Amino acid sequence: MNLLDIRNLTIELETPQGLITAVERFSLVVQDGEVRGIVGESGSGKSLVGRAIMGLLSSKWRVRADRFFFAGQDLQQMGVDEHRRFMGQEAAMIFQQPSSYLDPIAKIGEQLIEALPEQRSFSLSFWRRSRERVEKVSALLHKVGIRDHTRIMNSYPHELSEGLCQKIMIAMAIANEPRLLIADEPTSTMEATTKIQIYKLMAKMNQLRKLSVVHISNELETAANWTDRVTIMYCGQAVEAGPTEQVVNQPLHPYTHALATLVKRDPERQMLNVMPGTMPTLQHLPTGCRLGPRCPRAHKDCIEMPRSRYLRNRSYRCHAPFNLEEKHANAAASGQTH
Ligand SMILES: Nc1ncnc2c1ncn2[C@@H]1O[C@H](COP(=O)(O)OP(=O)(O)OP(=O)(O)O)[C@@H](O)[C@H]1O
Repeated sequence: MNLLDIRNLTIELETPQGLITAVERFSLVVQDGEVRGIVGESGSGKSLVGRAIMGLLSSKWRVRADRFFFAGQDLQQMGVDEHRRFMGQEAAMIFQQPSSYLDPIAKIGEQLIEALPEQRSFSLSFWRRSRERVEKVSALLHKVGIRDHTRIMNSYPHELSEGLCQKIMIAMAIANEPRLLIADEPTSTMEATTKIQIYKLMAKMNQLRKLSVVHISNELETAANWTDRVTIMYCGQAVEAGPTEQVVNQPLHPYTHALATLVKRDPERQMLNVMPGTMPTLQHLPTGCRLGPRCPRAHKDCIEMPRSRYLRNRSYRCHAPFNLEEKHANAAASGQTH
């Protein structure tokens, strides 16, 4: 079943100079129980997509789509508050620098109790309800691999490492038993071993609880290890999507190809210098393909914006893809969304 079904999502920002399109005709389908990656360099629009799904964008943003469904519900038919409330029950989002999302002057235990769903057992005494809540919080901490419950519950966020704070954010996120977790670069400030712990934890949640996960990352390496399918974003557009293993090993789009080459050459390296040049700003987009000025395969056709093309279980947006025989390139046609 399609848990998330987004077709041609466009996100625009109102500015004194007019509307700026930050995300353009972005499509994404996430199946129930799937782990999906969205990978792209800083500023490519990944977080905007995550926030638009959750209904967290402020009124200066305009969001429209041909289809914007979650669990069969049309998010575009909901008002802003309803969208936010609905997604708050069905999904959760975690961010980088978790400590900045925790209240610095409240103990972790209090914050976790706050995150528990509304208690309805009013027949129980106050003390019994309190005890039950502490037990639920202990169980949540246990689920995210934290054993020293009493110490952690009595700590303030600044007394804990970023890795522990992120585990606590995940505990808060799953308190409501969401169907989807959007993890927006959840480990970008962490050291390698902590990163692996957090990704293993999300993988466990996916396997044990069928929690669907959207991993937002600027490293293809992360997606390669932890996702089933991946969408690559460049400058507000999805440029390639498909099963992660195929995208990493047989990239079609030149941008993905550069990312994949970098990962194979030096897995530890970030994607800052993935190819010569920089991503254009939204105010100064090139004519035609947005990668054009940086692309080693650019040719005369690229002054026209390539449309999304679909081939079996993959999609790409390029006039000169890698790893594709001419007959397949000609056969690629529109009609599906990945
Ligand atoms: N509040 C804002 N006001 C103006 N422009 C914004 C705002 N938030 C995002 N943008 C612009 O929208 C584009 C996409 O931003 P977004 O944060 O989604 O990128 P990202 O891929 O998530 O980057 P990062 O990995 O750095 O978080 C960028 O060009 C960014 O400058």
